[in-house]
Amino acid sequence: MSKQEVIICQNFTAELSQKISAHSYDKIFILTDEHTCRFCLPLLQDIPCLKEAEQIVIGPEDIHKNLETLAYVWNQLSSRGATRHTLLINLGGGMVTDLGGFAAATFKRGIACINIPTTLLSMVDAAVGGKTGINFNDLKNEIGSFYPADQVLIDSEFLKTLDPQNLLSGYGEMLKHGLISNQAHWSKLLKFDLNHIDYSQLQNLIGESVQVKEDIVEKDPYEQNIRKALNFGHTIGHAFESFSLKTEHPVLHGYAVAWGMVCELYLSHLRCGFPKEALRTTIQFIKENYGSLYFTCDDYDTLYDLMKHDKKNVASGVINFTLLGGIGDIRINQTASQEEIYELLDFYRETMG
Ligand SMILES: O=C(O)C(=O)C[C@@H](O)[C@H](O)[C@H](O)COP(=O)(O)O
Repeated sequence: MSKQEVIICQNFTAELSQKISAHSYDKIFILTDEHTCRFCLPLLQDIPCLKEAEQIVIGPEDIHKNLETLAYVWNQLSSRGATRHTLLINLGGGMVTDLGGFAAATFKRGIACINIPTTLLSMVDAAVGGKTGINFNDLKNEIGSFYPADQVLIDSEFLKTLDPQNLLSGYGEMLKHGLISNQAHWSKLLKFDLNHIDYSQLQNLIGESVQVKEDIVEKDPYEQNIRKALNFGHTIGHAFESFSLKTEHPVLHGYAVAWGMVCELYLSHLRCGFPKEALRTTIQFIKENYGSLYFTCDDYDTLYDLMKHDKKNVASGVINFTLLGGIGDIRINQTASQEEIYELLDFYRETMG
């Protein structure tokens, strides 16, 4: 997989213009959702090479990250004259960069693409590292490919219009990067004031967070090995997220990951000696900032069935986890029995409820 260029922008307009002109393309399409079309696209209006760009607008949020929306994007590209030399710019959150990235990966077997993430989640995670895809049969990212965008341009200016819930959702993935990296970065994340955002401090933290991800992806782009560290919190987190998508209260991805990390850190404590004090501090931080997901023991079987679809699993029915022996001490390919997993869910309800 070719290395992806990630740019933490100082002068967004100039840097984007320069990156676009380095491509040779016949046409440019900009993919947005209804929100980013309204709030973010205007920030690209003065860029001369985008004056003639075609626009494709899709429905917002994870509920639209499906085959129907993907087919709509393919149709738009096809009927409006996109070729193999067309450049697709994905302007949006993780849903747009995941789905748009997969459209770019598959249209005429692959076209050039630039990601401009507009949410914290997509800046530190979804838009970086080349995982693209859609949800299918109520399962998260069930269909997809590894297809890195040629460039990812990150500008925290976009975050100024982001609602607090989406900001916290992205921060969930930053917490994950803190836990899998080192104590110094982790401590900074715990100290950052989420109620009074200092955007230049946040931009620095974003830069560090992206670097954690890039270093891991560079070592193992296709998730054969250490990249599974980036999936910490997701075995149970994705099950929580998919479970909530079927209720009247779907939760944002980063919230589900934060709650998944509570369970997986407890398993880390039991299995790998993750320190009790760090477990306590993390759970307290997550409980205070993210609240909790409500479920009962009648939901355990559903949650367990969802975990069986996790992409890290190698044998059917055996659930694979990434655990931690301490902050930055990554242990991949750990498994747990159904009984142990139910105990984690008991722990979650007792501690977070
Ligand atoms: O980039 C990765 O690798 C990750 O696992 C990052 C995750 O935070 C991200 O949510 C990813 O989309 C989940 O991937 P999946 O393979 O479990 O669907």
